[in-house]
Amino acid sequence: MKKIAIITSGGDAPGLNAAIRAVVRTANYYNIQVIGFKRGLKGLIENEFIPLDARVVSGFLDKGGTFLLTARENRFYQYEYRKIAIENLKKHNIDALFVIGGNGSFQAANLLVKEFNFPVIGIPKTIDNDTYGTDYTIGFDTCINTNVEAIEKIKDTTMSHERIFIVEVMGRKSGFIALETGIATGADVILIPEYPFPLHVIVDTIIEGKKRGKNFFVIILAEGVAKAQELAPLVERELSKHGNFGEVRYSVLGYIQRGGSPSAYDRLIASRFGVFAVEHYIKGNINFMVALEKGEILAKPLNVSFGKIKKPDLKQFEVANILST
Ligand SMILES: Nc1ncnc2c1ncn2[C@@H]1O[C@H](COP(=O)(O)OP(=O)(O)OP(=O)(O)O)[C@@H](O)[C@H]1O
Ligand SMILES: O=P(O)(O)OC[C@H]1O[C@](O)(CO)[C@@H](O)[C@@H]1O
Ligand SMILES: [Mg+2]
Repeated sequence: MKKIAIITSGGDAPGLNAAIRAVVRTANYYNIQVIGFKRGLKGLIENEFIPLDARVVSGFLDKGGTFLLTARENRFYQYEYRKIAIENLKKHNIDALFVIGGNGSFQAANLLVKEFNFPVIGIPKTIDNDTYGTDYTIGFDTCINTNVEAIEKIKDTTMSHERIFIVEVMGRKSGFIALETGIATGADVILIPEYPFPLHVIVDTIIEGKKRGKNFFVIILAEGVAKAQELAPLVERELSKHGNFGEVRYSVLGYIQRGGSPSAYDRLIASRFGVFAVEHYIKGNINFMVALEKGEILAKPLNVSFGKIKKPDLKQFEVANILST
């Protein structure tokens, strides 16, 4: 009987439980044993695990977070700790490790293959949607829906008071969240780390917009560009040189973006990714990542994600610009 291990690693994302459930139930269906290591890579180093079967994962499909827990683990940057992780996997007679992770976790997964030739399967998740090699990562859709709901409320008050409002969303290194949230809420300005632009462009956009009859503005700011708390007074000061634009207010959406029950789309993708991952493994494949490409679920060599960064398509900016006129 084959035996696999599963972890969730990096920031949590809605749909992780649905993905674990799908892997565990598919494995059980094909008579494969599963154990889950707790707190991602940390659990691999510390040998903290729980046996998993179809019943243990019951009732999790709609739950946010990850019942296996997750963590960021600095020790994994060191070879000696990666070796300990592999020794623990071998102690349990694990045939393959399933990593449900983002771009960072995939770097770690790649190292386990490169350095120890240990079989690894990657299932992409992260609200950032920045994992290279796949169009989509589990959790992104729920995050965008959460943001849209919050920003619609912010827009009501912004419009009523004819204000300028900055909304800071997540994305320390990545702008997918800001870009798609911005398009979906009709933002006037979208600021992302991959394509930053200077303060005067924000100010000019507002001045020009006002001339065209706009009386309120929403700016979506990815956290990786600047802190809303610091940007708001800067924009306010610059605008005050051009007339009476009033105060610039801000909100930081923060961790609500990572929590909550997964959307129907995230439940579906997590379920399909999980089933696909196990079935593809059973066919004799290892060291692959599951990917969504042009609407199709497929497998790619895990190393396509090694050292690569996925960037948003600049055309999305054009869409945002055209529609915010
Ligand atoms: N280059 C690397 N070498 C070894 N381990 C790494 C590397 N990059 C990341 N890791 C490991 O993977 C963990 C998770 O990475 P990271 O914090 O970037 O999250 P992620 O998987 O990208 O998910 P998310 O972006 O959703 O938070 C890190 O804490 C570290 O243990
Ligand atoms: O504060 P934490 O938990 O380290 O997470 C923050 C990071 O996680 C992410 O939300 C992705 O999970 C990034 O956008 C952000 O940079
Ligand atoms: Mg990441």
